[in-house]
Amino acid sequence: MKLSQKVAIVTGATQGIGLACAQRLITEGAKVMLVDIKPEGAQAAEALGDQARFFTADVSQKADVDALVAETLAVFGRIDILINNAGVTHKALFLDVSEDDFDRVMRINLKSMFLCGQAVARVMAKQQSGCIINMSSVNSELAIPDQVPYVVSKGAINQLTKVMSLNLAPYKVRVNGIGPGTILTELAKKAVLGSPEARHTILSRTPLGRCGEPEEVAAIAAFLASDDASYMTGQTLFVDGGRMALNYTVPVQE
Ligand SMILES: NC(=O)C1=CN([C@@H]2O[C@H](COP(=O)(O)OP(=O)(O)OC[C@H]3O[C@@H](n4cnc5c(N)ncnc54)[C@H](O)[C@@H]3O)[C@@H](O)[C@H]2O)C=CC1
Ligand SMILES: O=Cc1ccc(S(=O)(=O)O)cc1
Repeated sequence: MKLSQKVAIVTGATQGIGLACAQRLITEGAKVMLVDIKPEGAQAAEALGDQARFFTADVSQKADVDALVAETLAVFGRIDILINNAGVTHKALFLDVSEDDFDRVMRINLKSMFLCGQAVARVMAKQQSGCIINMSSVNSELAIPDQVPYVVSKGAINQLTKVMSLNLAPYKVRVNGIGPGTILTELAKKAVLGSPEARHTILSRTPLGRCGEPEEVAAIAAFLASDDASYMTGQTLFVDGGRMALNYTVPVQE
């Protein structure tokens, strides 16, 4: 086990990629505080056993984030790993995006990572050790016309990862990102997999010919959180079936 005695916070952990990350970190020996705005994540945490706890929070709100950090320290005594995973998608063409929707997506997807990153980094700086992972997307680089604030938030996350890594390196805190392709979760079903045509379009842009599984993203998170990545910081790793390497379509095996 590569993460024994480590303590992790995973945001957006009630389902999808966040829950898979929490499960994998526990498999690797970590203790995990699962965090989500949806309280039903408490059942998911209970199913994970004594190594897991659940905290209900809106990680886009500073007061909730400060309470989360205080609770994690009270329960586990330290924080070694933060996975900034919580995020929402949004569908509207540029001229149809409301100011409220733009602000909401940026607050949840981007500001939450600033708030959680800053609060947790203050703890890690005192420990002189730690690792932060920001969940980005292929859409941090690839733009989609009807996912405007989502794409903007993900592009900004890549820059946040770099600037956090520069600031936190003196404290021996590493900061990296993960850019998933289309992963089979509720968000992707809402965002892109709503019809056979949409699925065909995605697969025509995916050389490995399939969508990814949340566990395949969690495996990269476990690597980045481990000492196997001890010399990596400021990077965003794309876990995307080849999407980012592609500049044409591929035949789709239906
Ligand atoms: N599924 C996919 O194809 C891809 C997902 N991603 C990113 O991966 C991350 C996770 O995505 P999925 O697991 O697919 O999504 P999901 O929708 O299945 O799960 C997201 C979780 O975040 C929680 N959440 C939302 N707002 C929150 C807030 N303010 N405070 C606390 N929790 C909050 C939700 O309640 C939910 O449990 C997101 O950042 C997403 O942008 C990136 C690329 C592709
Ligand atoms: O993160 C959500 C998400 C994932 C993939 C895609 S697409 O496959 O590039 O359409 C869109 C949104």
